[in-house]
Amino acid sequence: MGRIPTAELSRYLLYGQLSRRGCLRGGITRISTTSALRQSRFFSTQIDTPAGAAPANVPLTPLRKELKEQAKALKASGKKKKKNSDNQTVPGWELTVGIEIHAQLNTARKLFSPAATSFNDTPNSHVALFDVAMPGSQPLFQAETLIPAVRAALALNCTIQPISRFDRKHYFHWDQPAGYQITQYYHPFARDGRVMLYARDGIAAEDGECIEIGIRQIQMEQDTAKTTAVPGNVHWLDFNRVGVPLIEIITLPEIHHPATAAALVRKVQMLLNSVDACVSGMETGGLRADINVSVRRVQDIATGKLGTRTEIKNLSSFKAVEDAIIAERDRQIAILEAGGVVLGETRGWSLGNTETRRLRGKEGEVDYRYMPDPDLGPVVIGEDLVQHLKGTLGVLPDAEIDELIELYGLTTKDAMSLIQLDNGARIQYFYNVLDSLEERLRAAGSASPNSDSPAGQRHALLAANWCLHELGKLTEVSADLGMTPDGECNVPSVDLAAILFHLHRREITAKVAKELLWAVFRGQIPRGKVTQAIEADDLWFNELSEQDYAELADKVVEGEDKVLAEFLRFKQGKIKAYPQGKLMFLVGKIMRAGPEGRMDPESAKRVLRDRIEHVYLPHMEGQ
Ligand SMILES: Nc1ncnc2c1ncn2[C@@H]1O[C@H](COP(=O)(O)OP(=O)(O)OP(=O)(O)O)[C@@H](O)[C@H]1O
Ligand SMILES: [Mg+2]
Ligand SMILES: [Mg+2]
Repeated sequence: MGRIPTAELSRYLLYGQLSRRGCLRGGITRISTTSALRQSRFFSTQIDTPAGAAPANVPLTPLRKELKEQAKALKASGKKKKKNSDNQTVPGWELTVGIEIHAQLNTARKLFSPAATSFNDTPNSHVALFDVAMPGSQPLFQAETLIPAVRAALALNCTIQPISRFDRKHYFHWDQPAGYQITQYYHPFARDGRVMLYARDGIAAEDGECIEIGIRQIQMEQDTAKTTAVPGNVHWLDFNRVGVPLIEIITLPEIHHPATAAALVRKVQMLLNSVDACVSGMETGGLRADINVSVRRVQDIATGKLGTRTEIKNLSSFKAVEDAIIAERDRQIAILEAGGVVLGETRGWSLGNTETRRLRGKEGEVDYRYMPDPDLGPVVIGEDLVQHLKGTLGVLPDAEIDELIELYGLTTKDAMSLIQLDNGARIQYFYNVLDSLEERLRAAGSASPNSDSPAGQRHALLAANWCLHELGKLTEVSADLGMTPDGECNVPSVDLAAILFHLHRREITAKVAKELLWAVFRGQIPRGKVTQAIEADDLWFNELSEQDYAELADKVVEGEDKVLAEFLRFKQGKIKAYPQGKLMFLVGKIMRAGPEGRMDPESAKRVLRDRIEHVYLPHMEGQ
């Protein structure tokens, strides 16, 4: 069961053509490491910060060290850090949060220029004249950007607006050459959506099993240039990012607990990934959240009036969302309890902090001097396009998680991990492995290779466990599996399927299967040659016969009368629970007594149970 390939969509464009397959940019975006060569390509700007002050974004102390030092200081002060899960409410107060999520769309080109959207290339190498606001240059709306945008909006249950319009929102910053951002605040392309959050998504216990959060609107807009601060009060600018299409997703102020806010951002990321609307998540800077926080006294809830909000911009991790909300809530409550007033402000937060800090007064709509962009006509989205995109949306994560749990027998935790890992590519990898494994099982005439039937669950569960846990062990030594959005990695799916095929049919042991996985990962076994490698090194499982297992079992139970007596007590109903621990103790003894590489603990257990029931216990009872 694969997803509907986004490539399908390239055939359905209003104008223009996609330069790459589907609306997918190949590969997952990785943050570039700055080489000397790359550095020379940056635009650089001298920033007026006080002498000796560290530039804003440069962590001079490594984060881990900073956190360690903070923990030490906290310990020395005798205060214990509150666990977030204990910190969801403050008696007498209600917290309200609304979130704005900015997500980079998965397109090959920018919003208003045909320049490529590539982030790991040489800085300032994908910049059209319009992107840097050269006089005389004009915006050229790239219709292809609508495809991931509309898919995202549909995944968030929004109503697509047939006509939307672009406005100019003015503010000055070095990362925005035109002095304004083109955005859709007043006439967005999508409105009135909602996201369902369940307990398994990590919402606060206070929100119960399930909560629905409304999405007010989604608008398309331009990203800004990327700023990298370096020592010496210098900031480098990379205009590759300027003009990259973003969607801004604005929720209603309906969130009342910090953990639920983090869960909302995580869920939105998962939904956007699942429809390929975005390929890079928070970890890689493709998704950023601004949180709006206010508090009011419980007795004021009836008035229907919310407290004054402050906004914390640019949070780039789920933990930061939760921590910053807690810190800001507590700051506002302290001000109000002391008789003060909360000022509408834009505030900042850095990882590892315990307090938000003021950046500036909150700009209002008047400050932005919104005006229609005279160079851009309205965007018209036809109902036929919406219907086509709806029909090709594929399975959404909640349905997919339910299916993984019900059909394949995964635990909720494993199903969620499989869906979320590698920005959604790990689950695609699992499907590729499963398809290939089922093809092999069918060709070999194995019974019930169809994972839709309950009997087929065993091989699907095996594949899922390996895609998650055994592959996970590889990443403990190598940070990168090289996973691509279409679900391929350094361990080709066909090769993992070949290993699992032999393991499932008990033709190799789990130990050999693990060794083979490592050999494929290290490139020691060429692609498609797993079976040959087993043959060449004679790694086939030459299992002991039933008779051999029985003889070994007879040998190890000698002198274990006390252990056997437990099984008798169970049989006679003197104890309730089957003595599983004792059974495994004896299995361990059998495994140690027999020849290495020729035994399977499952077979040993089966034969031993059988002997206990039919030979040893009747013998003891007869004595
Ligand atoms: N009193 C409040 N408490 C908490 N959240 C609020 C409150 N009032 C509004 N919000 C939330 O603040 C957000 C406002 O976002 P919106 O993009 O409309 O305006 P903005 O923050 O002024 O604009 P921008 O930051 O894009 O310049 C929404 O998510 C909304 O739900
Ligand atoms: Mg906004
Ligand atoms: Mg805002």
